[in-house]
Amino acid sequence: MTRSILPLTGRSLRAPKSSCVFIYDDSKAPPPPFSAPQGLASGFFSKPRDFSLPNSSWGPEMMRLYEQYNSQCGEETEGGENREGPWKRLPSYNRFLKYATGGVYLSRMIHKKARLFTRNNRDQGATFEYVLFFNSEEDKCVGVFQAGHLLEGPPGHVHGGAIATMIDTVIGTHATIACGPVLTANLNINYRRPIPLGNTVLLESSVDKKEGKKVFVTCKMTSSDGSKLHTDSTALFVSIKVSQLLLGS
Ligand SMILES: CCCCCCCCCC(=O)SCCNC(=O)CCNC(=O)[C@H](O)C(C)(C)COP(=O)(O)OP(=O)(O)OC[C@H]1O[C@@H](n2cnc3c(N)ncnc32)[C@H](O)[C@@H]1OP(=O)(O)O
Repeated sequence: MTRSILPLTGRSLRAPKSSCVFIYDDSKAPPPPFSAPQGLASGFFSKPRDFSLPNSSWGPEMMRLYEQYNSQCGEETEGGENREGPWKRLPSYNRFLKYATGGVYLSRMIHKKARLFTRNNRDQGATFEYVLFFNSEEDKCVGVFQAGHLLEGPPGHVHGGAIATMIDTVIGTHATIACGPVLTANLNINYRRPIPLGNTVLLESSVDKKEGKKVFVTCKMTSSDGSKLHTDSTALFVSIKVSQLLLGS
């Protein structure tokens, strides 16, 4: 089983191509090596919820695409052996800090009420329901996104900002896998066709090139059967040191 955990220090953030920074696979891993300061209750380090798993709000198209990719993910069999698969489901928590070594602890120390807004949804299905998969052999990332009724922009359809959010999420994750911690420097979106509320769409990203601190990524968003193009987009991400973010510089 592979597990890569982000240490919150400067340069050691990049992982070999075969592993993913910021990402670990709960399904196969022993508990992370969070070290509780003495005197704190062990419940303080409860495992964060993985929001990328199905819930009762997921409709048939969302479930179909989830199953399509999840069935191609490597996993540990009941016999304890590793089954190979080209795809990996990327767990998703409501704070990036929770990916870090000791991150559950840190997330309670630093802006403890802060939450990733795409995962700050108490009403399942009302806003962003999504799951990301990564294929390291093909260097492809896909997102399956079901748009809830609270994402309305034009009547009955998804707001362009919510669409941009999901694009940024998929390509930002892909850029992070490719280069370690990054921030979006530039995002260009061509909105080709509106997305009806409640629909499930598919996002597919590819890394075009890396140039020093820069990584260029493209993304297409289509209907769940791939027949309609909703958006095509390009983005530039620039590598940063996480310590810069935490120190506010
Ligand atoms: C598990 C993780 C999942 C993550 C998913 C979610 C992803 C969400 C991502 C986000 O939403 S990030 C939040 C929105 N973005 C920001 O707030 C970024 C704000 N901007 C910055 O912090 C800085 O401007 C930035 C880090 C992007 C760049 O500053 P630097 O000082 O590091 O860059 P520098 O000036 O050294 O430039 C490096 C190269 O990038 C180029 N560059 C920088 N900004 C650019 C820009 N905006 N457009 C075009 N090129 C740009 C710059 O010209 C230069 O090119 P060269 O190396 O060829 O000289």
